[in-house]
Amino acid sequence: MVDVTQETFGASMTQRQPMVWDAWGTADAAAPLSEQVRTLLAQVFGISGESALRRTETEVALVPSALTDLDHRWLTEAVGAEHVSTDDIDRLRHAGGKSTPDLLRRRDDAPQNAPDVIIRPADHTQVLAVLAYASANGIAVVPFGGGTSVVGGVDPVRGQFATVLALDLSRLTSVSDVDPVSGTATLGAGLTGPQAEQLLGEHGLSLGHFPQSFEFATIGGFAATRSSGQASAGYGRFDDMVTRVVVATPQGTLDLGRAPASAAGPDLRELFVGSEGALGVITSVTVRVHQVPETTAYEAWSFPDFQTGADALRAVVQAGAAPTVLRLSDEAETGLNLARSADVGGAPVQGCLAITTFEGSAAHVAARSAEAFELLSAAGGTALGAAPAQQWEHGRFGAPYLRDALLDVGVLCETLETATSWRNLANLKVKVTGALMDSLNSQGTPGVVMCHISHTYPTGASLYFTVVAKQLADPITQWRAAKSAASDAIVVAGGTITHHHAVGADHRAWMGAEVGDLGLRVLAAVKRELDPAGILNPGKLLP
Ligand SMILES: Cc1cc2nc3c(=O)[nH]c(=O)nc-3n(C[C@H](O)[C@H](O)[C@H](O)COP(=O)(O)OP(=O)(O)OC[C@H]3O[C@@H](n4cnc5c(N)ncnc54)[C@H](O)[C@@H]3O)c2cc1C
Repeated sequence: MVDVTQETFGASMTQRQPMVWDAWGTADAAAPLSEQVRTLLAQVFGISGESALRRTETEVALVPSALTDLDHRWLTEAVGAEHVSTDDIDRLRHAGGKSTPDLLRRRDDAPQNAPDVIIRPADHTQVLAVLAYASANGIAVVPFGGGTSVVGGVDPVRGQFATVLALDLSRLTSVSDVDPVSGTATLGAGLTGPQAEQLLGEHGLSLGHFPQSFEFATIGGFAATRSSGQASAGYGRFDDMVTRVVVATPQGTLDLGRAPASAAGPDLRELFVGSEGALGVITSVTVRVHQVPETTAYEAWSFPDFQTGADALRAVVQAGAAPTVLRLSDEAETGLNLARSADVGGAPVQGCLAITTFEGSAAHVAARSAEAFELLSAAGGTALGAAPAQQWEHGRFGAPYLRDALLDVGVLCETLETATSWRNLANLKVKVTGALMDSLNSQGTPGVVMCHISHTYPTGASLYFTVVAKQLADPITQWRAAKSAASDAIVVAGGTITHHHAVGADHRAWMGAEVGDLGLRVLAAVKRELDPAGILNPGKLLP
């Protein structure tokens, strides 16, 4: 077993890049729209195609910090003056997540809501101390990982409290107990996806968790939201990878998960996977890791229609042919080349595009890809070769930049997701698409609704929708109406209110439909026990 501490890696670890305050990612990676796409958008949505001017960080007014001198002094002593910040730019960068309403809200002229102070604790002990102080002194605490939430999970909601602090976990970057024999490693909650892969890579290991937000989201955030990455068909969701969590709460520490499996009652570890900062702060996560794959095989497929493609994916998953990536775009998404963001607006593509990749040893990859090839061919697929799948992989982190460019020219663009059984998949897709279309039509802004199967299981799959329409003068209200209609439709059609984006503030109203009144009361009772003052992430997860 190799035990590696944070200090060992301090110098070599990839530095975390702060994201632009009002958009996705970093400014140098922004992707303005081509002339061709602008023209297309102007034709379809009747917009001018001109980009709106955006404000710089220093031009934005913030609601003043409500932090008292007394609290400031205590926090400074607890974590060190350089790790307590009331700087306006820092506050602005912690003012919310990265959903489309978040980004639109930042364009508002009114003073922006922001946390009163940012605290960057060094370790679990400091997190515990801050939580105990906040609980005793009535300060709301918003655990902040990468800030990539798309459900309002890091909104600086103060609830009944005068002060709200953002607990930025970016200094929790330790790696320890790297154990290639058991295939596990313990990762600090603040490590981003690339940092974790880099540090594990130094041991020839990989986590294999690649959500689209991979570059900026963190290990703690993945666990707290039950994240699901693009290679989930091969490596599972993040919750499948968690073997142990260490959690700080206002009432003390929980260290959960001591064996690969256990019959010692209900699995309390599961309480914190998906707890969204409302029950405690995850300070480290022990995860299942695997050897860096020896080889990757790629194959893209075309299916005549979505149902044929969905049936084909189901055949592959249920046979256990185990691709690493397995996804299927519907006709609308395929037609717009959305699966390959670099080609958006290019020549339309017919049918439904599916992507498969296979990672592992050469022999294992060969066996699984051959089996999947037979199954997908037999189910009506036409093999397109490796290139489209490699292009998808190459551009897979690019789509969020496209959203920013669309918002700039007055086009609303947002996504939502759900999951259901294979039997109910087509019904759910029709109902959600219909609800979105009806809402946008009734607002006078007919939209384009695209969908793909993003994650597959033997018993069902997730559906990921992308919606594009002309923005109204109040695009947040416009989107909230469409999203609300879609959420109602999801519940009625038997889907889950969220497959991997989590509940946050945005899905709270549908949690009762998801777990029932008794389920809500059980969660509230657990929260009361761990967080009696109710300081942890008010207004999130629980109604
Ligand atoms: C462009 C884009 C693409 C995305 N793609 C995907 C995707 O492919 N798959 C997917 O699953 N999600 C995706 N997301 C959603 C988001 O990235 C995930 O929910 C991610 O897991 C959040 O991680 P984070 O570190 O950014 O957490 P944050 O956004 O900082 O926090 C999310 C929630 O977790 C809580 N939290 C954070 N850290 C901790 C901690 N250590 N302890 C306790 N609570 C904590 C916060 O309080 C908040 O409630 C995407 C988001 C965007 C903007």
